[in-house]
Amino acid sequence: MTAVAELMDYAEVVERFDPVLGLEVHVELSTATKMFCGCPNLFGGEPNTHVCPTCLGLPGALPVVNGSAVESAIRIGLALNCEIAPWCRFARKNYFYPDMPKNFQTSQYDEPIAFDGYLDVVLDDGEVVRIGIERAHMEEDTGKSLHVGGATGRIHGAEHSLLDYNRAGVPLIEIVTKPITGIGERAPEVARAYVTALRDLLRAMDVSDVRMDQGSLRCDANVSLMPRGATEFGTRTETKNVNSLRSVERAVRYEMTRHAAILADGGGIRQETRHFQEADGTTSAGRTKETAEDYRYFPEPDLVPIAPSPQWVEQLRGTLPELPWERRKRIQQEWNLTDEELRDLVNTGAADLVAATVDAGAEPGEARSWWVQYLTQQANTREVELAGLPITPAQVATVIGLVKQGELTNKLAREVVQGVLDGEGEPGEVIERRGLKVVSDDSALIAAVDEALAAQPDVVEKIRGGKVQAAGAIVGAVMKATKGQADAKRVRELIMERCR
Ligand SMILES: Nc1ncnc2c1ncn2[C@@H]1O[C@H](COP(=O)(O)OP(=O)(O)OP(=O)(O)O)[C@@H](O)[C@H]1O
Ligand SMILES: [Mg+2]
Ligand SMILES: [Mg+2]
Repeated sequence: MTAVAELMDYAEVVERFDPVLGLEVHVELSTATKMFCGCPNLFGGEPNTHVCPTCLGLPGALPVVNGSAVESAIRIGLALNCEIAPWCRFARKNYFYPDMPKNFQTSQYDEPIAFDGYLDVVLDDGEVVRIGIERAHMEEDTGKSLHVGGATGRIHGAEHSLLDYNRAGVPLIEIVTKPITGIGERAPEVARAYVTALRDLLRAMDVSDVRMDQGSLRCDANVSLMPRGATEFGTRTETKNVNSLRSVERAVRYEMTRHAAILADGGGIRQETRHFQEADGTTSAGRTKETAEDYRYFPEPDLVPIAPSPQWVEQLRGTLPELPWERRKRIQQEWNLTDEELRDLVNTGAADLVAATVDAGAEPGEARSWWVQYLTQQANTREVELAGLPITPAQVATVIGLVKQGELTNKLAREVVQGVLDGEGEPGEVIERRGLKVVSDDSALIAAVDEALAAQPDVVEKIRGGKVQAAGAIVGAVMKATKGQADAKRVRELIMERCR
């Protein structure tokens, strides 16, 4: 037997096969307390300090549903255009793993709280793809295992494992798409665009921190291929916990090329979970995937069913904020943007940030140029997404306001922003610490102006002779001497006064 080529060239993959995608996104809700007990829902903390008999699964402890998590679930369902179940239950998903002390996860199975919706996703070139949502259901997070010691520090080489149950019982919503078909070669891009759109939606709703790097938003990507023209889906693999938007795109693409090589060689795909390796963009086999029967799902006997009244659902619909696509439509009109300008703003992730900056009081043109130019450059050098920069729209609006009031020059403003990005605190603190106030106090400026005039007598002659524009050289010298902190307008006035 000849060796199987590991991957197929992408162009050939999409010529011979049609991909089918299924995306499962887990979102940790930012409620005050956990899903079924009163423990605080906080990221981090000393291990095993946010725990109680209920989330540790001790015998006799009973769960109580967190009402605010149910509200978030319904609101998310509504934002995703789902039906809200008039009646639903929790179910036990039984499996053993040390990070889950109850030996089952309290989840929902055939009776999810929200089902049958959609999310419209805009691709880079402006094309809109409607992604069907199969269901959004409530469940609880597991604890965290840390495998330590041994040669590799990985699970098989580790000497022992540590368990932290602080995360056990944190409210999760799992949002599952219907099989996504008919997207051909754009499958990897569609996957990234969907997770991006979902993240932006959840962020606008303020129900989760949606930090992929901290695991508050996690994506499992299911991929299968079928030969062009076939009607029956192929066997899927499920790449787990892909933790950045770029990784979602890479993982889908990699799985497509891997499946294609196996299928083209007459082989079969094993239904299994896989793990994505950030370093080389490949996936490796995890466990053979349980079918639903293996989990022996059954209705949770310790929790009452949930039956949201239509009135309550409508009341919750009324609490939905302006959603990203509504906001986009509005800013396009208000700022008078062409489709292309809007798309550029959306593609860089800037649209929502600009809008939030405007909401915080900044002028739209200023807000746009800060995010699209300087901050985009900063994001590129720091290799993070724009939204991942450690600066908030409110802070950007503050800096813009200070420039407008003449307290900062544009150059100083950039330095303040730099300080905020470097973790030096609020704009005011950076100004204080770095001494960045604009100098408009005459006594401080006059000395610098006189010195510059004395150094360039030829320029002084020109100004006196009526060549007013020559003053630029003196302004430049004063700015240099004051490290950019002089109020340029006042400097110019002083120069004119002294050259009269
Ligand atoms: N053949 C297929 N190829 C690609 N995606 C598929 C295929 N069949 C189903 N899917 C999608 O895969 C996802 C399966 O997620 P679902 O939560 O329903 O099941 P699961 O992965 O078996 O369960 P678990 O929540 O335990 O991981 C869905 O988005 C579904 O649309
Ligand atoms: Mg699932
Ligand atoms: Mg799954």
